[in-house]
Amino acid sequence: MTCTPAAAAAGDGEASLHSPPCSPSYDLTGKNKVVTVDGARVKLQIWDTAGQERFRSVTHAYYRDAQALLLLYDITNKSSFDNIRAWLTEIHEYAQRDVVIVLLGNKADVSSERVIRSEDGETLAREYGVPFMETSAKTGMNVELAFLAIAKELKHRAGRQANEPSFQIRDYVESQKKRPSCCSFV
Ligand SMILES: Nc1nc2c(ncn2[C@@H]2O[C@H](COP(=O)(O)OP(=O)(O)OP(=O)(O)O)[C@@H](O)[C@H]2O)c(=O)[nH]1
Repeated sequence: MTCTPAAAAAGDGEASLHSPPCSPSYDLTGKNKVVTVDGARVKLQIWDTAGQERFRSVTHAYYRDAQALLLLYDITNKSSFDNIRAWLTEIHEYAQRDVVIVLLGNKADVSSERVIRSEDGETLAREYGVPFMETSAKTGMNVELAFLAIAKELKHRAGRQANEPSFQIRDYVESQKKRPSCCSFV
């Protein structure tokens, strides 16, 4: 579950996306997932790169047609965070111009091993203009939100009228996301 680009492709008018989140308790990969957005059902088709990213063997074709990409790093693993810039550069070059990108700092539940501060994730996300949240595949923190935010963005794009204001995914995520508690004293 490290720095994983997840891809997406559209099909039959349904929003679909590939994603990485995979987890001990909230394993969402390789499955279809239906999210209800404003009463409408949005079907997300999810793919995981399944570790290929570690060998830099994720081909461009994998995410070239994606509608959304979830980029994960592990907050306990600095190299996974450092790899994100390279992925963002690559995505910028090879993915769809309007691909929805969400940055996730996973394993937020293991604060004792944290090496990447939340602020570092926030700063990187701001630099690239993408929404950011920390997640835990173990506790489920913000996992549903990541999918819901993407589903909302894709649905708004699909059904948007000319004068309608666009959905602001970053504002939405900022208003909804849970933050890990900063300190735990035993
Ligand atoms: N505590 C904690 N452990 C996690 C979390 N997410 C994944 N893990 C653990 O981290 C290890 C690696 O998780 P995987 O989901 O296999 O990681 P991965 O990098 O996606 O592995 P590949 O599918 O091979 O790419 C496993 O032992 C998981 O149980 C999390 O949010 N919190």
